[in-house]
Amino acid sequence: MTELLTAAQMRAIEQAAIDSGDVTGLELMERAGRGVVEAIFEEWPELAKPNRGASPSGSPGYLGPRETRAARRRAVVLCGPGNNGGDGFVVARRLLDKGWDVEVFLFGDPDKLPPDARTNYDVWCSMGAVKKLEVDAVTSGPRPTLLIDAMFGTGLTRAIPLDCALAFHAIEKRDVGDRHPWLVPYHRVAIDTPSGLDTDSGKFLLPEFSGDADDEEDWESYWEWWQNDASMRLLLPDLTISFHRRRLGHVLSDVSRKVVVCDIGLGKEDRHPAHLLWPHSNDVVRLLDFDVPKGRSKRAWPGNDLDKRRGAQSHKYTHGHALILSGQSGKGGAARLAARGALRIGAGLVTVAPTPGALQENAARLDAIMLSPVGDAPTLETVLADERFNALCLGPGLGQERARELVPVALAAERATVLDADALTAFADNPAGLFDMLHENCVLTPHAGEFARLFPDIAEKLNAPATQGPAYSKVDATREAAARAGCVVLFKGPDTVIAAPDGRCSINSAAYERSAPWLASAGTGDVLAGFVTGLLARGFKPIQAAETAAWMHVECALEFGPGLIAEDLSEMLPNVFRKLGV
Ligand SMILES: NC(=O)C1=CN([C@@H]2O[C@H](COP(=O)(O)OP(=O)(O)OC[C@H]3O[C@@H](n4cnc5c(N)ncnc54)[C@H](OP(=O)(O)O)[C@@H]3O)[C@@H](O)[C@H]2O)[C@@H](O)CC1
Ligand SMILES: [K+]
Repeated sequence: MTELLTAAQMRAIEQAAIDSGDVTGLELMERAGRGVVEAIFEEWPELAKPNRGASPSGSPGYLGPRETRAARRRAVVLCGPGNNGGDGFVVARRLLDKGWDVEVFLFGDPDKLPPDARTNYDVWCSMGAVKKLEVDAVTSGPRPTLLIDAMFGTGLTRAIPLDCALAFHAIEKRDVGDRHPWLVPYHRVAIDTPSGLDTDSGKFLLPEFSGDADDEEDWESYWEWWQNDASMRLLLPDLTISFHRRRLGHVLSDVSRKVVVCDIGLGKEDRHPAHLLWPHSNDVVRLLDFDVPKGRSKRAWPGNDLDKRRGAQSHKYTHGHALILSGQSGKGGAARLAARGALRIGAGLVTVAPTPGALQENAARLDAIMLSPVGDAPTLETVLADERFNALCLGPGLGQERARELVPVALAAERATVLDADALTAFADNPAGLFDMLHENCVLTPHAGEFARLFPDIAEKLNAPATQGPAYSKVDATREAAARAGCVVLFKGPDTVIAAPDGRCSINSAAYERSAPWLASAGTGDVLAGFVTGLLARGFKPIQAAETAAWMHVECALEFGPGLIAEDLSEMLPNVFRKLGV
């Protein structure tokens, strides 16, 4: 698992390291600045080459004036009033040492800089100038190769001042001489976090609304201004370089093309009780791989209940039997997608339960998946008397009326149960009624619309414009929803958040190197519900099933690539399993 930190956690870790006497704040700042420069050169190795013409003798004679100008490496560093600005001064110094031309702007009063930032400001002042950050001042000059955003980091508490935001774009428009702008290398780098971003929620902080709160038109024009205009003024970096661990905001948004984390020697084990986890392949392999590593007791291993199933003794019933409730004729595609996902991810048997009238349609489409018609609630009760059905899925293509009839029976049977789509929407009028029936082996898999129907007050808080940090985040929202529902909630999106009622929470981010925008297409959510159900059938705990399924879902999408349709997802599972070596 990869730990994700809030700004407060990061500050606490830093403070603990300083208090222990192992390191000073100034040393951490130096490591941070060095890490930023190293990360830049790793990302763009061509920038690490010496600056041509930087020698005291000037440009080599064989270069004409135009080539000389093109070859020079220039950086503009925008420093803010806190330690993020301090990192900026270190970066400026280190780039100058490497022969770069560096311009430094400061937003704020140097006399109010915190001590470490002030020290680095003073060091820089002995090497170069610091100009006051004003839009007019940053506008003139050649466009730099690097724009460094060292304005605000984890200390941002409110929307950045307009001048700071405008400065980014003023620099972007700087003179590129007689060359086409596209041909002039220009890289935007944010230190720790893009300025303006609340690192706990991944939201950009907005200026306070100063209009009439009761005037809807006033409010909407403010909102529109923000979305269409103000946000465009913020720096959307090519690279964000953070320290020690990723922050929540880095994975709850994808405002930066890439985020890298550099080690500043704060240790590996944080053991902070509120740390959030981001599953990656090692965790998934650990859960899916039934082989117990040497030296570990089989009993203590989380996959223990599963590992025996892989041996020669295993048979289909030891892999569980999933029941996917389906709807009327002509509406069965979603449940079939879920069923195929459940079977491919490893459930031993999968049965689809459509209405009697939809039996023919399903029989014509299904082979390895069995069929058992369920016309009404009593029939479902009879079917569930067979205790081998250990995981249920209700929602995809079920129909809301049928959902209202069958969900209570399914939940009363106390099997591991996934509720998705219609099974969630059916209770939009009475979410509390649904919550009363849910039990701890349930997983709800809403997308944003379904989430808002079940948890309208939570969704309202989440969607409200954020003006102060730390802002209410999707993590907060999912945790609150899980606590209210009393079961695991998997809140879908490119930043899928999964939370359990006890507060455990992870983010499965399909951003950056795991970006799969083609996953946002019809039916992919049904497949995800099937993956969760299949893993529940295999004996995974609800939180593990949800986390693993969400991760595998994105891996399948990446494995296929653009052009993917929902049907393709399950077909990618064998490849993904093979690559994981399970
Ligand atoms: N943690 C670590 O281990 C390490 C951390 N390091 C670095 O330190 C950074 C955190 O530093 P930081 O705490 O000084 O916060 P930072 O973001 O620089 O700004 C705070 C200042 O901004 C001000 N301010 C805030 N919002 C504002 C607004 N809208 N408009 C105007 N002003 C506003 C705020 O003023 P106030 O809110 O008090 O009025 C305060 O003066 C971190 O991101 C990383 O880069 C590294 O050196 C290595 C080790
Ligand atoms: K920054």
